[in-house]
Amino acid sequence: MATFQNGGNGNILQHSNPLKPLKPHSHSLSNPLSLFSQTPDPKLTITGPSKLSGHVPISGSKNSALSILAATLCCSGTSKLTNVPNVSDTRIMASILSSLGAQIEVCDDEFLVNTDGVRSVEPSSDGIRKIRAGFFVIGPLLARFGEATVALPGGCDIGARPVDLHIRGLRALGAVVELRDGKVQAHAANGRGLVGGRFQLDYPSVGATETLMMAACMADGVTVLSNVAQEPEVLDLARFLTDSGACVEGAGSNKLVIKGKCQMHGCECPISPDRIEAGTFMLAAAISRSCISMSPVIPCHLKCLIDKLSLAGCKVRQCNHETFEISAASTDVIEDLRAFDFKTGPFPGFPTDLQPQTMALLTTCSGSSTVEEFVFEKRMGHVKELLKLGARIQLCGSTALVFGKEKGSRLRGSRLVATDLRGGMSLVLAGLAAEGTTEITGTAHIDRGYESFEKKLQFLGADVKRSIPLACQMA
Ligand SMILES: CC(=O)N[C@H]1[C@@H](OP(=O)(O)OP(=O)(O)OC[C@H]2O[C@@H](n3ccc(=O)[nH]c3=O)[C@H](O)[C@@H]2O)O[C@H](CO)[C@@H](O)[C@@H]1O
Ligand SMILES: C=C(OP(=O)(O)O)C(=O)O
Repeated sequence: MATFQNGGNGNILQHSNPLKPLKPHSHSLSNPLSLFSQTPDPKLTITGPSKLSGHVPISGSKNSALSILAATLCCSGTSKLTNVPNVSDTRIMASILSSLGAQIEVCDDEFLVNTDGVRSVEPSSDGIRKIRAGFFVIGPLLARFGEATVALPGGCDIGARPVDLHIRGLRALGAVVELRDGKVQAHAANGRGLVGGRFQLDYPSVGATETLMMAACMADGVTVLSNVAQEPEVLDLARFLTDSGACVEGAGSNKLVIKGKCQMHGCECPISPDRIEAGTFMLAAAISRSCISMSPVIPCHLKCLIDKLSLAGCKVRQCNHETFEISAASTDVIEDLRAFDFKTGPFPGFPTDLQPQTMALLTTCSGSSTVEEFVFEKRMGHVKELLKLGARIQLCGSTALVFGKEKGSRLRGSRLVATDLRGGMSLVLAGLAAEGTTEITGTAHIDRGYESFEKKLQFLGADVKRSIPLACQMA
């Protein structure tokens, strides 16, 4: 089946392959209009405590897919991205590219993107205000067309999240950048295009590194970026840019040297597995004291978490090069899981995107722990919800003291509200461990970044249901 989108998304063709078997991680959007329609906020009902077992497939990385979708704006011809996760953020990013004039064909987890028809340099502000990565298009638009006007971005409400490093870096490449009416307006100063330059980031921001990599790929001359982010998603983007004809050296280190090219071409790019989703399922096994396996997982992406889980008493085993088994089942764990301290930091530090889910686990361990959030200053929204389940946490700014469970006690189900993506998922994990029924609203936040998460959990044996509130059904 193939259908053209209308109503502002006329450049997106979506079809699913009827011959492809439906796997939990495959995309089969039966309603193509669902790409951009506003669905009512569903409610999740979890009946716990749950025991999980079986194998879970890990989808492609949301954050890699988002920056690579932005990078297709550098390329002439068609870029073929495979293993793209079917989450609302990737659909919104597709709508942002479409609003610029890109043609996008979606078939299951494959996105064919052709940006030859792009004539606008101002993407739809609606899309940009919904997701953080929408802002990253400013780099490739400036590099390819010499100008761009992009609204200030949305994304999870977990801190101030300025874009000053993106802007200062673009200025170092010869752009004139101003903020007007809530939009960033930029153009190449010399009227011809960006020029290579040197820029040292004050902080290894993932987004600023990615924006500047894309801009530098098409700037005239050599760009040296230092103190850059070393996250796996930066390596994924570098791989895409290199395969599209760019010259990017140093990805994975703290310094990037990029030799600009005037033309880049589309290529085929499989998106790497989502390390945050894999980490979340490891934590789901741990919090439910269960044993599950998962693939594909790239172990060096999750070293910090695997080390901490092993310290707690979980058995983490690599079955083959991409399959992992994690066990916290009572047959494998001699005592109950022990608490541990951790602090978040840029890669290879502990990922901030796993902080809330890890904190949920710690509320069920024996002993107390200190959790320090060093990346985002306001990423503790889940704490007040976890307290409603009976968790014992004391919050002081960005540090949480988590007192594990008291002997014989466990979390108890309650009504909770998710206010951001990973915080929302921490409530789902806590709901798996809690006795009785946990209801979670605000699940649209979770749908931003976890593909078919309740289906995957059901498949592992959890009692998780999604329902649309009656009031929304009647509206
Ligand atoms: C779409 C995407 O890829 N999102 C990820 C990306 O977000 P994002 O790219 O927004 O995160 P950054 O690495 O940029 O932010 C880290 C810190 O730097 C600060 N900062 C950032 C930019 C800037 O111009 N000025 C500034 O001060 C931020 O406020 C924050 O405190 O990396 C984060 C850190 O791993 C992850 O949690 C997000 O999931
Ligand atoms: C913070 C996140 O996403 P974003 O940067 O898109 O808000 C996340 O994925 O946890």
